[in-house]
Amino acid sequence: MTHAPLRTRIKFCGLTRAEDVHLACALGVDAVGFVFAARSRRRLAVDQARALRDALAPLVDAVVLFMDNDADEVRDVVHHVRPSLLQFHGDEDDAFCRGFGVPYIKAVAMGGDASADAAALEAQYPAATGFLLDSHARGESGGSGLAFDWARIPQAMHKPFLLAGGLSPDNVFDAVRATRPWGVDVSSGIESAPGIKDGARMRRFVEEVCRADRLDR
Ligand SMILES: O=C(O)c1ccccc1N[C@@H]1O[C@H](COP(=O)(O)O)[C@@H](O)[C@H]1O
Repeated sequence: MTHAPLRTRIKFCGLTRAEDVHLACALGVDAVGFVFAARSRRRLAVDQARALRDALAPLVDAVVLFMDNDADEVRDVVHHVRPSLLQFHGDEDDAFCRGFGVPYIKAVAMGGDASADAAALEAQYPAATGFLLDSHARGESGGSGLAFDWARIPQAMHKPFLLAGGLSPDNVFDAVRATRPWGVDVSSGIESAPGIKDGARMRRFVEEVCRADRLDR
């Protein structure tokens, strides 16, 4: 991107409880994520996700996360949960990702021996509104709480990117200062157990992102 944003967007992912959704909104996060990846310990049923989506405050986005789910399931989730953004973590191609009438971001595997090239990514996913750089290796699930080497972030990304993978209240200040992402996405680092968010960690995460952003004002 030409200009670094003045404010780093925050997405909390893998929420499973209404009280965590309420606190996320009160803390001012921009988006919350609901997981439909098959093997995830944070996976929701459609009606659970719909109830959590209905608990959102205005102007907070609902993002739903998939990993090689079939098209019928994605359609069903989109119809019932009405997300504002889709997040794909698997081998889905651009035609699949854009086929549901909802904007999408594509997760990019930055772990293992994966390497990412900005121009190639943007050519492969022309309809993506942005990319989410995550620490898992290709074909593996995310949400592991592990970070990747931020020096491997491709230079000259034109589309916004979200930094993910192993972020926590302890490292997100450094992550934002080092990488200047459009947004940050966190799951494990604000949890006490998979899908169970910890209020104090949620709050401290937001405070640390704001502290990093304030240095630019
Ligand atoms: O959360 C999951 O279980 C999950 C499953 C499959 C793909 C991605 C998943 N989570 C996403 O991974 C990143 C990083 O998570 P973490 O902060 O390292 O735990 C984030 O986008 C999660 O939503």
